[in-house]
Amino acid sequence: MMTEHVLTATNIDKSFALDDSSIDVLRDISLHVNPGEFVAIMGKSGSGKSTLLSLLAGLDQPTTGSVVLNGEDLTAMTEEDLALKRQSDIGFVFQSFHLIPTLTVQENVEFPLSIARERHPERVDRLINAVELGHRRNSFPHQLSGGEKQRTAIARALVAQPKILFADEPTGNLDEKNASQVMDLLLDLQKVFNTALVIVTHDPGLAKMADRTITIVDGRLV
Ligand SMILES: Nc1ncnc2c1ncn2[C@@H]1O[C@H](COP(=O)(O)OP(=O)(O)OP(=O)(O)O)[C@@H](O)[C@H]1O
Repeated sequence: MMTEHVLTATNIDKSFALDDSSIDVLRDISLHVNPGEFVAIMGKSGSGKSTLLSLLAGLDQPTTGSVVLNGEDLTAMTEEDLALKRQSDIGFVFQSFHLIPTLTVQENVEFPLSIARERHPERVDRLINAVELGHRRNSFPHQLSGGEKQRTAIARALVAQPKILFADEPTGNLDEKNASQVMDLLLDLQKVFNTALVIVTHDPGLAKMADRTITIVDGRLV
């Protein structure tokens, strides 16, 4: 039986315009991610990891090439459709958390559902408890530690039950203890929900836990 990939990127190039020249950041990248698979993206600073992750997650568009997620070509979608898709089918966790400061933990977790005009109170509860923030559900982001913020962001990223979760250095702003708690949690939830996980990391220890590691050198896969 042929397995359907959750994500397929084909011949991606990305350049950015700089004044009167342009800079080629990614060249001819093709890759796929299987359902439930954990893929780590590694490479030196400036090699293009974050740029690649943004393209795979539909946060930005490649200059050429295609990104197909759950059978839909993100590069052929309007910005409006893409925005909806990001709320419903794609989870994203950033190094710097990106929580909404005026919303509580619970409201942040509910946010992707509210955009889709859905309510799943039991799922929200289950996720808030899974990230061990039941006692902090009414706190605002500025009242939380870094680890608590990132745990909130993980619950939010999973609340719409996406088939794939992207994380850009999710433990980069955390101390060792919080980093390992956040990673353990992410891996537990990945298994529970059978979510594919694509993580950009500098941490070889974290990459070791991955099913597969992809390395970028100067914008190319090696
Ligand atoms: N919007 C942009 N405009 C111009 N250049 C950009 C833009 N975004 C990224 N770049 C350039 O693309 C290259 C790759 O950046 P990217 O952030 O993807 O690297 P990275 O591998 O994630 O690095 P780090 O590990 O330091 O976060 C860098 O040279 C960066 O300056």
